[in-house]
Amino acid sequence: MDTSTLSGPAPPKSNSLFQVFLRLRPPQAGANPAAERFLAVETPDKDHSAPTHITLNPPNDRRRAIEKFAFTQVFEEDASQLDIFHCTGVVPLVEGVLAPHGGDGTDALLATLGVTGSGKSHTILGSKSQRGLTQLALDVIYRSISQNLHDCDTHSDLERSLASSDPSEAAICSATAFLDSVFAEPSEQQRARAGSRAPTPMIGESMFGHSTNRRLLARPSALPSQPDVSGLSVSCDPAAEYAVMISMYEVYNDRIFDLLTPPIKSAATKEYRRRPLLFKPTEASPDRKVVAGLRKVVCGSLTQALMVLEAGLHERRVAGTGSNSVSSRSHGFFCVEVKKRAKAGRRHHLDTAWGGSTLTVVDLAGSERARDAKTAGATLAEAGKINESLMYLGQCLQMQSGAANSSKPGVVPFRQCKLTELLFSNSFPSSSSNTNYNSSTMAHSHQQRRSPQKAVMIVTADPHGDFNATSQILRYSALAREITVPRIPSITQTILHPAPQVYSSPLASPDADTTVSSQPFFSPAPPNRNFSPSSATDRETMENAALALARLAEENEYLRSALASEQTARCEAEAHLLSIEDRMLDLEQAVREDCAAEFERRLELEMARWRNTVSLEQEREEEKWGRKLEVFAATMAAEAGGMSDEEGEDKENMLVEDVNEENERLRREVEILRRELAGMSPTRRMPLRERGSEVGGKARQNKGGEKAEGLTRKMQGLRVSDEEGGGASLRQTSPTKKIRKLGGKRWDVGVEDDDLF
Ligand SMILES: Nc1ncnc2c1ncn2[C@@H]1O[C@H](COP(=O)(O)OP(=O)(O)OP(=O)(O)O)[C@@H](O)[C@H]1O
Repeated sequence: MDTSTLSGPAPPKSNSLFQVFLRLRPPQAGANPAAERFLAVETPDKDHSAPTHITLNPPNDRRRAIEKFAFTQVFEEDASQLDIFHCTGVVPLVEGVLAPHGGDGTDALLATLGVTGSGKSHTILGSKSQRGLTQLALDVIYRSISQNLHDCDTHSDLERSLASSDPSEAAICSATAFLDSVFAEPSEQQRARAGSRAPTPMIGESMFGHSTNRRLLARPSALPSQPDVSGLSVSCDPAAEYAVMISMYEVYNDRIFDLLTPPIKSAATKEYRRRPLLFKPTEASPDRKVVAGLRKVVCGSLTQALMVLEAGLHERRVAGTGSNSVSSRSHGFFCVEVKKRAKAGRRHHLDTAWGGSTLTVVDLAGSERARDAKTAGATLAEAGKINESLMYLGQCLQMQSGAANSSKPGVVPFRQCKLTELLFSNSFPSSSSNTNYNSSTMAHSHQQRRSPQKAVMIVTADPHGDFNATSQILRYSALAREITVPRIPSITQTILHPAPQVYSSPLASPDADTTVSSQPFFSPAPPNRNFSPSSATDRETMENAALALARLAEENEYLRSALASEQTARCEAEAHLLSIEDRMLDLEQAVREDCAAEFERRLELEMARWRNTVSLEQEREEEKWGRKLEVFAATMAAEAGGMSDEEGEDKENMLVEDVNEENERLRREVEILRRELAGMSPTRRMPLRERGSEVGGKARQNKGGEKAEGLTRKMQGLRVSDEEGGGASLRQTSPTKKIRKLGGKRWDVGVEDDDLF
């Protein structure tokens, strides 16, 4: 770590992944006025330059180290939203996204980090009366591209063309349709209370109306308009046409949830839940991960974009904690995708794909100590997850500032959690398979390397707040740091050199990069002037003892800091365990729900199949008995001899027809069975075949044979006279001697049945 920079302004780090600014918040309303201020801003060397360094003085503990941190710039308590907007370089970020000189532009990331209640959301999202950096950036974007902006209301094909070039499998919709599904018109009363951010939702309350109980948000009639940036715009690409898509999501318990898609009702628990989304490469974006399946809203005006932001913020998880009455419980991501392509007259193809860049605004959840935040249960587990992800973020930031200050390239371990993946995965150059638009050449390259994103991190801190939590955040976010360790004055100095002396040595610290200068912190004890070492040997012994004491003091200091970091790690591990348990419960619940739903579905299917079979079987039986009765009645009638020859012949013909019909019916059944068999999977068909072949012709013949026999028996009372010619024999012989021959007729039921298997 470069401590040499600590005496002067922190130079811009060309190879830093983030520019890091520090903003100090004014004292909270109702805060203890006597609370000690532990953070001091160093006066800059030059008169007109901005402060870049701060010093942390541990309150009430004189043994703890004094730490000095360097940032790109430090903003004191009196800095306004507009000061932050201008000095943190949001305008250059917007300009990079709009790419006024052609090309796709550069992605930008604007994030806030800090202890809970330190002013992150205030800075980035504003308050009821003040706009935050997000609203100001949106204002500048719309003002700058207003002449070339496309809108769904005026360009009916816009949604389709944006969807066709979107690599993230997004559900794209127009702002009008989205806002109509979310907001109701304000009542007179609400109109009177105009001008506020959407009210903070209660936990579990959702703005998205559920199908049965639809509850729309009141459409805010006015939004804050201060600070005013109406005089500000940046240049845009005159050869391009633009479109703006807004999406919002949150990272909660290491999972990504869309804030613009309504939750879905679970079949088993009847609760409304959001489905987590994946951050993954897609077919259209194989070399770059994207959040897949988000809802993206095409906004044609600043007002629409601000309303979508309000709607998404209403869905974000917040809770009241001991540290902040409206504490963000998730990391919120607000993405402004500025799409661009060559103007219609300049395109080779009418339907050229859209390129462009994204401005991502991130409001991170605040780190907190369970003891101070007085959290419990789910909120405590959330805090564990928040702290864990912030710890990983801290590691990445330390690595990036370490790499920026050393010649060796450092590997930033950003794949440890969703948050760091989302923040850092665009920080490195990558080739993109997206179709890219280049207005100067009008060319569309399919393998262009995207330049790394430009990122700004604003760290917020309360100089009167929680010292431990603040120092931890500053330690890993600062661009450079210097530690001054308080030392017990060496006995040698006390004995031999009554005047205090500056002691300087490198500390055997776990952080090997940190050079630590050390100097006496306590006023030295009054020297014992009566003491004088009697000999050179005594003097040497005393010196050795003093050195040993100094070494022990150093060791003690090191052990103390090691113990503190171990304790922090243990707390984090415990919190992690809690959140893992929570996640496992979630998973178990989801698996149970899925199994129950699947079981019910199959049971229903089987029941329906069984009912069909039973009713078919009943019908068949009834029909069979009906026919038997008919045959029996006919035979009886014939035996009684009361029937004339013609009548007998008619009856016979009718019976033959009946039998033919029976045969037809059987044939149809066989056909249905054969089709069912064909629809079965080979594995299910196989056992049937085997069974068929094992039992062999026996079973088949039994079945088919029985049926054929039954039919033959039915026919026994009849004389089918194709060969005999007419009903003469019936007339000549008694009914019992009737010829039982069905020659010429094809009774192929058995054969058809064979085909079953
Ligand atoms: N610079 C500031 N000027 C005026 N008020 C501020 C400032 N910073 C913060 N506040 C106020 O302090 C309160 C807490 O701030 P905020 O909600 O922004 O904290 P946070 O860091 O986002 O907390 P959490 O991480 O818990 O969400 C809010 O009421 C906010 O308006």
